[in-house]
Amino acid sequence: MDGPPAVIWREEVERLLRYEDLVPRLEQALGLFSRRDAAAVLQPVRTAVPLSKHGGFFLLMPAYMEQDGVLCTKLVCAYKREDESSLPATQATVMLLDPLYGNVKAVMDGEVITAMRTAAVSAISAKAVCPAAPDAGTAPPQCIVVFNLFNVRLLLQVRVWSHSKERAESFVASLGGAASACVLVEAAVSGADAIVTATRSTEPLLLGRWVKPGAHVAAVGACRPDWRELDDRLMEEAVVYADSREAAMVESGDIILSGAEVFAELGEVLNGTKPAHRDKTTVFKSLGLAVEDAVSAKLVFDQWEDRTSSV
Ligand SMILES: NC(=O)C1=CN([C@@H]2O[C@H](COP(=O)(O)OP(=O)(O)OC[C@H]3O[C@@H](n4cnc5c(N)ncnc54)[C@H](O)[C@@H]3O)[C@@H](O)[C@H]2O)C=CC1
Ligand SMILES: O=C(O)C1=NCCCC1
Repeated sequence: MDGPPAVIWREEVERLLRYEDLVPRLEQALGLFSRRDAAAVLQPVRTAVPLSKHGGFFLLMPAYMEQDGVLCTKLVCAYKREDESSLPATQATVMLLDPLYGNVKAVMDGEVITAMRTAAVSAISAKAVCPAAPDAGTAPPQCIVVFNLFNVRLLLQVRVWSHSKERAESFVASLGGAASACVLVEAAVSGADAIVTATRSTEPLLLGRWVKPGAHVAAVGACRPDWRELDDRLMEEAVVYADSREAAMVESGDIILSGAEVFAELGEVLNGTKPAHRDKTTVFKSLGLAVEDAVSAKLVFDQWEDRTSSV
């Protein structure tokens, strides 16, 4: 219990966190969360503190998994960043605590954890409700981890759009020709079986008339009640899933402003208590859950302990 917390930073988190460990743990955690069993997962809707002067917001994301002995919180600062500054738009730090004594066991980089668990949950949503191995269009170049995950597991063809043409082209170049850059969103998504939006857009940029009937959309951005990525037509025509109903009704502009109903949580589909409408157009509204960070941080810490103790 005594002694300072371990500090596990970016490079080490990247080395220790693996998708083959992460994906099954996230599927299990999402299912436990949707059971609303307090002994399994306690996760209030996160607290958001506006940083109005800086065009951002501060998120406090606690989660407690009593049965697994995991107590975790993530601190996030996310910014609109109208300029294309070099500063990341999302800065996150994860703290893992010992629930018995309350001491901090580890402080770790949250950016890698956030990027990997967000992409993994998007891929889990596609696996859960997509009709088949999709031929997808990925929106902006911030989907590096999404590309790696989808491309390895699901996708045969990837198209990328960004509102910065240069960023789209540099991202595609970094993938060694395994994707193509599109100048227009419509070209990137036309005919796609799976689409990921992960932008800082605050207005709809994916229109329902462009989306092939039966496609799956994993909407990662627009996590504020007045931000949008998807238009009303898409929200009306799709079966809408979310990671958390409560969070969606507080944070998702796409759901709140369109009046769309959340048909089910992804965890309910994984539990088998709600159907996957694979034959219909589906939207998975991803907001990001603290329990996703908790299981990610536990995986990192356990790997770190194993390696440290064996030295
Ligand atoms: N659902 C979840 O679990 C998570 C969601 N997010 C959200 O996902 C979004 C992307 O996050 P990051 O990749 O960290 O941000 P980022 O800033 O690294 O990338 C966002 C992309 O959006 C583009 N962009 C900026 N303004 C735009 C506009 N008006 N229209 C279209 N594209 C625009 C930027 O050029 C950039 O390519 C943010 O809205 C963030 O809040 C971030 C982390 C987790
Ligand atoms: O889950 C997260 O982490 C985030 N969700 C949306 C805003 C940025 C961080």
